[in-house]
Amino acid sequence: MNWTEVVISTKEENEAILSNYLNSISKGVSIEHSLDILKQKIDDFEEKYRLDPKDYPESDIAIKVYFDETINVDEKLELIHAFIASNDLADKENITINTNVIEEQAWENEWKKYFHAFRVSDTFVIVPDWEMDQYVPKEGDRLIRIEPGMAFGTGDHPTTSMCLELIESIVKPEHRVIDVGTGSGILSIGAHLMGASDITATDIDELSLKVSKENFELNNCSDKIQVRAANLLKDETTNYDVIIANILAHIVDEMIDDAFERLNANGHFIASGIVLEKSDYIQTRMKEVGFNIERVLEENGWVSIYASRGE
Ligand SMILES: C[S@@+](CC[C@H](N)C(=O)[O-])C[C@H]1O[C@@H](n2cnc3c(N)ncnc32)[C@H](O)[C@@H]1O
Repeated sequence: MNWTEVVISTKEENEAILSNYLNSISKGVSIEHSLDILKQKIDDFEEKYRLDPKDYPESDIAIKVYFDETINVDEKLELIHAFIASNDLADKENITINTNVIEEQAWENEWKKYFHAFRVSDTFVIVPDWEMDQYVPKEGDRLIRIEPGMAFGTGDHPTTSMCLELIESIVKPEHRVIDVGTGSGILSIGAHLMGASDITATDIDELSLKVSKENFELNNCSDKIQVRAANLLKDETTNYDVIIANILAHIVDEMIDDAFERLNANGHFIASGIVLEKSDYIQTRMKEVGFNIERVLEENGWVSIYASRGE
């Protein structure tokens, strides 16, 4: 099957608002960063990779959204143009939109060009499986091996990296953890590397369940992580010390009451995938059900909230 790739090139400041919208009208969005931005993110970038600048966006970011042959792409393009016209975006006049047709097989290898080992927090480093041999860890590094396929969760999205930063400071070996909307399984692997041995990873998407299981194998933690299909926390009957959910704000909103109910005393709730505009609303909802807001992280218009349950 062929896919149409729509590429929107723009400033990094527009990432959250545009990718949030594009997610709502498609099945998948990926974000590629310019070489300048990648250089800030990747340790010893120049020495490690001989990269071809032609492979990278000249603008800050290129947001790519994919439509299969059953979709009327012209209609989608009209929607995208209308959304851009009616929203307050940075450097709007220089936003460009291009389309390419991509064969499915070529696509699977194409995106690997853009995905390299990179540090997301003091100790977590994401290493794509095909670069494992080349990567030389620093003392104390916790390596997450990942082969995300088409599931969300390479770690380079701010909503994922902020969760990993919070996991690094919160999760302890004695914690019972649930990762709601596991995608590639990346956050569960982070919890495992912090020593947690009782972890549940759930998703409503079959592909994510399959990909996450493969990544748990790669990271030798399949025996520590139970994987199952579930819709948020709706059918949970047991309690956890840490609940992690990197989903969109309106979906996080749906699970706030259940999260409070399903946490042990002094439990921790990490909620991410929240656009800046919805952050105050979500924090208010959390406080209403009894949570204390401990930390709020923000990057490129995305917010992650760490709330605790108290006694
Ligand atoms: C933004 S991705 C996060 C993936 C990964 N946890 C990360 O942080 O990179 C959100 C995931 O939540 C899943 N999801 C969406 N709605 C859900 C629901 N109601 N219950 C469980 N999972 C859901 C999606 O299938 C997707 O894999």
